[in-house]
Amino acid sequence: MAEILTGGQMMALERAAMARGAAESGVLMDAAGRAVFDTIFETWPELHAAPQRAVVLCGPGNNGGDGYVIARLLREWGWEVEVLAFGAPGDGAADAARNAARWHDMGGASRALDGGALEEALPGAALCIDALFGTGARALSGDLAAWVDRLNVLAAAEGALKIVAVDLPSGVSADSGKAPGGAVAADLTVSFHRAKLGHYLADGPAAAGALRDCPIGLPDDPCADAVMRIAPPTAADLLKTSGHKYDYGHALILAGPPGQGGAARMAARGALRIGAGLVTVACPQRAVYENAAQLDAIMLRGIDGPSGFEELLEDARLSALCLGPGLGLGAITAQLVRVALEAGRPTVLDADALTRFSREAERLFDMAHPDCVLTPHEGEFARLFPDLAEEMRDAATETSRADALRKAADRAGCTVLLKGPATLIASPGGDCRLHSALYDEAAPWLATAGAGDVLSGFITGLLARGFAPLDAASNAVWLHTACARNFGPGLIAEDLPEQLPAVFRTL
Ligand SMILES: NC(=O)C1=CN([C@@H]2O[C@H](COP(=O)(O)OP(=O)(O)OC[C@H]3O[C@@H](n4cnc5c(N)ncnc54)[C@H](OP(=O)(O)O)[C@@H]3O)[C@@H](O)[C@H]2O)[C@@H](O)CC1
Ligand SMILES: [K+]
Repeated sequence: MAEILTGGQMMALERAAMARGAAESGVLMDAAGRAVFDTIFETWPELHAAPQRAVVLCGPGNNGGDGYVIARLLREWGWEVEVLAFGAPGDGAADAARNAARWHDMGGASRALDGGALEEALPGAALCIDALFGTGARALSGDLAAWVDRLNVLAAAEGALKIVAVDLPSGVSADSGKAPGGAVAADLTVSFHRAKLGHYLADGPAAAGALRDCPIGLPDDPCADAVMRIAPPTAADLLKTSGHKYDYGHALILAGPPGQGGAARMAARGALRIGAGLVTVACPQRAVYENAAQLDAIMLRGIDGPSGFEELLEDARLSALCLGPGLGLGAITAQLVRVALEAGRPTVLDADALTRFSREAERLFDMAHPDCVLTPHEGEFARLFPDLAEEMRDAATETSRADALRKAADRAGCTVLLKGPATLIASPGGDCRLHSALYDEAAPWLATAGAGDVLSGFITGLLARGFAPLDAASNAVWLHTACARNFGPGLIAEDLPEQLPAVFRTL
């Protein structure tokens, strides 16, 4: 699993590597500039063959330093290049100052950035390099915000102009992805060494355009408290090797009243396809006929309310439970959740099982145990953790989705998965993982009714098989997107479990 870093973590890695002589800052800056130069031509080979005109916006820090390197490389490649500088490199940016001096010494054109300079320089340019701010960015304000706004308008009017952001689109926070003062709207962002959280959160993805991560020669030092990007599961992790169904656990999915069983049945189908040995749907007696007409490989039990559920749980082979999809918002849902959590078994709580506790979240957290996984979407998250949702949305705070989720997992005392184009999963104690369905991995057709129910089923199936909560949730979310991408546009939730065999064959 690769790390996704905050600006501070990236800086700490660079400093540590430089301190022990494993990296040298000037060499890193040259490599960063070279990485952007190469990535531009890989992305648009037609620009490689025919040098044109480029405008390079350089800020006062090391991001601006990268900009001066890129300006030099483009000019050496035959491009006509003009630098628009927002201030001169400051005291803490010696390498940037060296590269700025080198640019001036070679006779490179440069003037101060302002609205007029943009109006004059941009029309007819093929490239605009945004090297204003990277990991050291603060929110844009005042004139600068207005100029960036103007840049985006001019670029939209210049159909052929490509904007390339160096490390981050300027204005986007590396840590939270928030851009309360606006941000450069790039076509391509080239980040260095590791992607930053800001590339995946809040305003970051829309501003970044496409994203490429490039090595710049830093050693692969681990970063202990980083958010980890979820890696594809391996066949060894997931594929069955023993021939007995009881070796793969028994998942129990609770269903709600008649007419509302579809969500639970889809979750059950997901649990079965992902490899639980047995799956049972338990529903109120009056919903048995409806469910019986729809289920074959999945077993069915009618239960009489919470006491019937308690009796059913006397079967210790039921190795994971799922409550929420289509369960209903009545008082009985709260009682069923209590019974499930008292049983102490790995349990997924989703949808109605979460919404039911909107006004008494603390009661839910008191009952939850470390083998639970809560799978809220943004609205459900906001109902359970209103203060954290507010903090994470508030553009005036630097609290990121990852920060908020880590706090939520600590508060709930269990794993919490927050769904979205970048799904985050956190467990108590700080472990946090991210799965991106953005950029090249986008699957917008996954935004379809019932997709979340199938995800709950996937997690429950893996919990039933004995995966730890964080791993069950991570593998499930990866497979869920892989299924959606494998199917493509036109996907409906029922299609998701049916894609698993094809996805398993690719592992
Ligand atoms: N370290 C290395 O070896 C390597 C680093 N590399 C590159 O360096 C980048 C990080 O460099 P960095 O730390 O110098 O921060 P950077 O993003 O340039 O910005 C800081 C400057 O901008 C200013 N400023 C910020 N926001 C502002 C605003 N809204 N409005 C006005 N001013 C604002 C800020 O001002 P201040 O906040 O101090 O007042 C300060 O002057 C990184 O993203 C990568 O591209 C690579 O070359 C690889 C090697
Ligand atoms: K930038």
